[in-house]
Amino acid sequence: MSRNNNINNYKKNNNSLSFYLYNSAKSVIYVKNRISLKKAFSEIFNKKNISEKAKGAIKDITYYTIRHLRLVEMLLNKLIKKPIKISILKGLFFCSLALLIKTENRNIKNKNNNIKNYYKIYTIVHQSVNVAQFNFKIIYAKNMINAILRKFLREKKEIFKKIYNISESYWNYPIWWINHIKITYPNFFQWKNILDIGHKKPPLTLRINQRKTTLISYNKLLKKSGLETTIIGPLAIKLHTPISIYKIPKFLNGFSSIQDAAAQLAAPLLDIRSGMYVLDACAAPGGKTCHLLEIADIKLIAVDNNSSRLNMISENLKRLNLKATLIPLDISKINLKKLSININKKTNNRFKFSENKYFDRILADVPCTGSGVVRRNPDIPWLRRKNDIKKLSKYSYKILDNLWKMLKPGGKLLFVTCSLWFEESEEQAMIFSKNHKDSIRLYSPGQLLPTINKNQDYDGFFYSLFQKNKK
Ligand SMILES: C[S@@+](CC[C@H](N)C(=O)[O-])C[C@H]1O[C@@H](n2cnc3c(N)ncnc32)[C@H](O)[C@@H]1O
Repeated sequence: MSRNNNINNYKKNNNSLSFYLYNSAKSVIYVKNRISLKKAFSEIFNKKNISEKAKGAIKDITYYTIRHLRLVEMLLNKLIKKPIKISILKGLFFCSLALLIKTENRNIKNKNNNIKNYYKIYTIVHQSVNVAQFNFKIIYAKNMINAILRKFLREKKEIFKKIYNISESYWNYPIWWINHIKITYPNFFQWKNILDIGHKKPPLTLRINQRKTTLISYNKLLKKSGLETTIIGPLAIKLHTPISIYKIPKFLNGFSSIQDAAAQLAAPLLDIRSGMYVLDACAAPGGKTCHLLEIADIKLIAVDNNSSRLNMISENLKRLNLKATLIPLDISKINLKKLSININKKTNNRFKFSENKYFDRILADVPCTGSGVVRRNPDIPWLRRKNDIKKLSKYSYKILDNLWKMLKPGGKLLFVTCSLWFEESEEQAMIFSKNHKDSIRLYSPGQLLPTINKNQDYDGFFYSLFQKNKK
């Protein structure tokens, strides 16, 4: 067969390991260039006609590699003499080494296991070489790939010994991230647990829709459908094995939504009652918006500065048969004196934020570094820089400050982040209290650390609830 035919077959056969490796390598390089995996996958999967099976495999390899990124980087450095300049080749080495480690670990743990989703060692090496075979840019490196991966297999014990006690390769986070976790949570068990959980696969947690079902009856329905579940919150059910939403009973009929158990605390904390005006200020994709609407018949305005993300709220509202007014708006920049919003198209009922001090309740789920949700987004530590913490804190403070002006006297504002950093969360809450003499800080859970045990499984979140003094 000619080389051209080979290339065409390779491009068509998007279910080969070399195809998965090539696209995983590309995704990992996105992250190395500080572009999120979400963006990477959307660009890579949009361009080509890639099967669902291939998408799943590419995601699996990519996530596994990102969770071992510093380790594979250090391994590669020990294996090569000169630095590799071509990024796709570097990405390929990262992914191939990660897959080899995955298979080796699995073999050590359970020698006789029928290995599912794991590749044989020689397949990984062979398919890695194949990636170069069919890519002009790195075809020259065919033999080198073979040699280096085999060198790794021969010398892995000695190489591991050299790098395993280095904090970065042991924990697989950037060094500033590890140090900042240790400084923020000096208790050994706390910082170790946070770093450990960041590399665990997240659970699929459902929030049941209390307008349509109850926790007990929906849990029974799930079990009857053969799903293993655990109840982990007042409305939260964890599925032991994540499945597609299309396979979750009555999901498309709005009986449940996907939402982490700690994120499910937000809506109840706001203590809403029917008839209230509620502003969900940084609302997309609408997890908390929908939860609020499931609790009471409120008039809800959901705002986000990202219009395409606002569309995600519309989809969720539609599935759950709920209604809200959606408005694209940058809360950090609004001029309250000029701002008026049409809240009822039929009656043309408008209100001006500054005049009416309108809202009974405000949810401020502000943008943050996302350090509490790393297990769901393992790229986060590699995308962020340390000074992002300060920048984002300043930005979200501006949002909080503007929102406070829109709250009725006696009204409540809930400040939420999915961060573990003190600077973004408790420190902002303290500054806010100090600068707003008309605020009272009410009880709320404060900082929740990511937790996994038998009956609890949730991400890291921060909650702080404020009430405005009645004049
Ligand atoms: C943590 S996410 C919100 C998650 C959402 N509350 C939920 O539960 O599904 C933060 C959101 O704030 C939005 N955002 C960022 N800056 C904003 C701004 N200046 N004004 C309004 N929304 C903003 C982002 O687009 C993002 O959708």
